Amino acid sequence: MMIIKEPKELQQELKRRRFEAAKQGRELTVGLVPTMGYLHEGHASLIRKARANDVVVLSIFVNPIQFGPNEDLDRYPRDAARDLALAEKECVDIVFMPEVQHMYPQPTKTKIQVEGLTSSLCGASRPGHFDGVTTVVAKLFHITKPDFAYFGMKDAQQVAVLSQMVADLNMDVQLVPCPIVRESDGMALSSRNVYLNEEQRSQALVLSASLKEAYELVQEQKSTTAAELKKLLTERIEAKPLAEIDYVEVLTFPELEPISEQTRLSDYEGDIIAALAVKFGSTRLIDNMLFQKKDVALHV
Ligand SMILES: Nc1ncnc2c1ncn2[C@@H]1O[C@H](COP(=O)(O)OP(=O)(O)OP(=O)(O)O)[C@@H](O)[C@H]1O
Ligand SMILES: CC(C)(CO)[C@@H](O)C(=O)[O-]
Ligand code: BAL
Repeated sequence: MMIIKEPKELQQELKRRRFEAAKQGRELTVGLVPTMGYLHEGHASLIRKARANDVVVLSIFVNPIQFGPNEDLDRYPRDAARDLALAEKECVDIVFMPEVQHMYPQPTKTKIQVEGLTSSLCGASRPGHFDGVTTVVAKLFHITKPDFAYFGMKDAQQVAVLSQMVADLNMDVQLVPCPIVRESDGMALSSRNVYLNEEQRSQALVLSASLKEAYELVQEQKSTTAAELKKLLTERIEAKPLAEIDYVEVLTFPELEPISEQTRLSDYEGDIIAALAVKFGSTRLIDNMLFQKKDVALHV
């Protein structure tokens, strides 16, 4: 497994590998898994999907420009040694772990902004966040030129925003959305779970539990409306004294448009997402459930 810090070095290494393959009449496919490190089973699931490619590139970079001034950039969990061990175990070919000065030798004057999709949910609570995400992911795409790039549906809005960017800018990469990996008790894996104390962790289970209940309700009662779903989720979360709701939304996916409160989920022609962001102490967690047409949940 190679470890590379300099963007230029990664570009040259991939060029070299593609050239060697072409000499043998082969075309290399490259799979990219972008992460911020402190790896867990959710990241491992993306890496395993990416193994369908000839070369798996895992990027580990805590991207400063996607954090707001009062967010957790400084205390974001980091453990390079553990990350490298997991990457090795999962047969990653190249780990790209640049320092901030490698990715941003000077403050970037170029930013990519996806309109509309970034104005709700996490985009509303974290102004500028998605500009930071799209800009760094575009840089990673330019450095790596991946055929496929793997993203978790835990960050469903991120998937919607990046898909729009790829389509709008004719980027020659296929995004692969991957299902949410959960603990056995339902909790969505997240690097930030490490911030939670025992009581917060226990109460945070309400996120996945209420989404599961919402899913079951839609299965049982085809007449369930968006408003009823939102009410159920809000009530369950509000019952937890440590929970502070940032948002509880029921929107179309991937357009992220509001649907009328009285719309029955079973009547809507496209996919619908129930998305949550809730703070426990200073830790903000997100989770979601996608309802596909005919009330089939994709990402339980
Ligand atoms: N539980 C999970 N299941 C599937 N994919 C996941 C999961 N958690 C994170 N990912 C995906 O891994 C990629 C890298 O995410 P990131 O490094 O921010 O991890 P994270 O656990 O989401 O961290 P954070 O706690 O900062 O939200 C993203 O595409 C993200 O959606
Ligand atoms: C895609 C990403 C690696 C960009 O920094 C980040 O937003 C994340 O970890 O989801
Ligand atoms: N996975 C999302 C990255 C962030 O919260 O900044």
